[in-house]
Amino acid sequence: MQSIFSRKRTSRGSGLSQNVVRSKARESPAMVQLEKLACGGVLLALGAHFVLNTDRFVVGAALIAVALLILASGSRRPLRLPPGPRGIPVLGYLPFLTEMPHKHMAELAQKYGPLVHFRLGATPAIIVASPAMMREVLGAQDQIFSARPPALLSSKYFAYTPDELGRSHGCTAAQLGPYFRNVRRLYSTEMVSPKRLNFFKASRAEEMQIMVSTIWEASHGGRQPVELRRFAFIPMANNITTYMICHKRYHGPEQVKEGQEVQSLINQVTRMLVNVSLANFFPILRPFTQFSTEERKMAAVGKRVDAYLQSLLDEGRANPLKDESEKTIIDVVLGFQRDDGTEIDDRTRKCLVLEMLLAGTESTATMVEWAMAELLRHPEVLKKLQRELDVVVGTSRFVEEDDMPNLPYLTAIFHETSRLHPVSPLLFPHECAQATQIDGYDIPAGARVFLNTWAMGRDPKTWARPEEFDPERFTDDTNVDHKGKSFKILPFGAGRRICAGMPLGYCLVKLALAHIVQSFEWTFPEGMNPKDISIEENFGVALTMQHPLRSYLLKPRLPLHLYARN
Ligand code: HEM
Repeated sequence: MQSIFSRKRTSRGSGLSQNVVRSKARESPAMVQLEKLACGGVLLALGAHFVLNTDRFVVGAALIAVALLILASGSRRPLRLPPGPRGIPVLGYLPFLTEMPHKHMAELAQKYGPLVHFRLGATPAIIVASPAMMREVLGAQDQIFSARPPALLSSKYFAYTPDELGRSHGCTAAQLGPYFRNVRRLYSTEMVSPKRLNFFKASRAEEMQIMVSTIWEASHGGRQPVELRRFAFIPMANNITTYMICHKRYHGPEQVKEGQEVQSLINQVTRMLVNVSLANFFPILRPFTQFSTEERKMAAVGKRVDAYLQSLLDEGRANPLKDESEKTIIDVVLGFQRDDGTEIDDRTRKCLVLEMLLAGTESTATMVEWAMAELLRHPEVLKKLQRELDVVVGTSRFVEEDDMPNLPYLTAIFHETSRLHPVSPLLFPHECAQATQIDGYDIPAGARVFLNTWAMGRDPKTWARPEEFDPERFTDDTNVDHKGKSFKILPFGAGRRICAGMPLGYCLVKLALAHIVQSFEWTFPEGMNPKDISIEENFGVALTMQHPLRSYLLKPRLPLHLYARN
């Protein structure tokens, strides 16, 4: 995945000339106006001189005509940009962005309003931070704001950035256009279609049961704390994803060695993807960074990732699966054709698989961890969910996917977790593809767009007691859903760029949460206050918990045979 801090343009698919985007982005209205006046004035004087004082009448007339044209265009009204901080010359506001940019940008929105303008180096940037503005940007003007900004330095190695012809690979970095439509169709009709998800339903149920057994075993019968994300949530999400991709489960007794290697690669890529390098803002530095240790490391990891992904494609080619219900994502990408009947290339296939691997694991595990942390901090909410599960499912079997429509309180908890702890607080980076207006303000072409869902979720103008975790606020509000139609919460974004894996992510988070809440009584050692659980954040590829959540004391709630590994 891309970080919010990215620089190099990834595709030419937006339909706008890059030069146009660039030059407009650098426009400083006052300077441009002055330059035009000066230039027009000089040409006019020169033209008048030729007409009045020489016999070169035609040259003079031509100069006067050009001067008038320049002056006419110079009389365009100056841009009316949204309010915002000024920053410093050259760097703009770049030096002031903290390690927690979502929080800092939320403060800017509190100060300047829900639409803020600032500069990142030479690039104009805007923050969007209210449901009304989000509706405008991701709803009414979605086509304009669905461009992706130039890719991050590290994506050269991990996201298979555009080739010499400017063709994109994968989904995240692609610009709108026929290629993007094809890839999104691949996702919706094949990779995470209802039919495909149905084929893998049994494997999801199995992994959920393994997750419960793992927690039970690792906690030595509920007596010892277990780091939940590392030992339970990541393995669950990762196994489900890799089983879909290639029928392999890397966590567990089967592919131990290969599993460790793959997990270590994923961890390294995830770490490197957030790398914020100056060269991402100032391309002029790029040739010098190519030889930096950091970039050499990325190149080495990128090579290993590529070799691993290529081996999956080669294995898939050697063992083609005929039965539709047995098909893996590797089979799907190997068989995929564009609308015009042409095949995609291996570079694209590898990028699509890598994106699914990264997105499927990290976001899902992170959201389950946040939800569980809030439930432990709010025992009354946890109890209420257990009561709902007991009534709907009972205590003799595990909760199943078919139970989900009957668990409205679980859905309310999903929404409330998305409001307070969005996994991608600024969504992924968007860019404004052409100059436009929002709420009477001019938004320049090429502006970097920060969609601050974190700020929106904590805005006292929208929410009563915004800092409080209270799922009740969603129990009666049937207008809000995870698909972002109301623009009040946007766990997966909205519009053309909405998360391509949403059906899978949504299903996994709710299923995992329901399993662990149903399976255990979660209690604390003497003297520990539930609110001692820290909800400090760590900003990275996903907004994770700074202090990993651990279980404390567990008691089984279901028949003991359900906790045994099969
Ligand atoms: C709970 C889990 C998940 C959450 C919270 C989540 C959230 C998001 C968000 C916020 C975006 C950015 C939308 C934007 O740019 O405006 C996104 C994009 C994306 N997600 Fe997810 N995601 C999850 C799971 C998944 C899974 C399981 C997959 C793959 C199967 C996936 C694949 C993608 C892809 C490919 C994109 C880029 C879409 C595009 O650029 O058109 N995500 N996701």
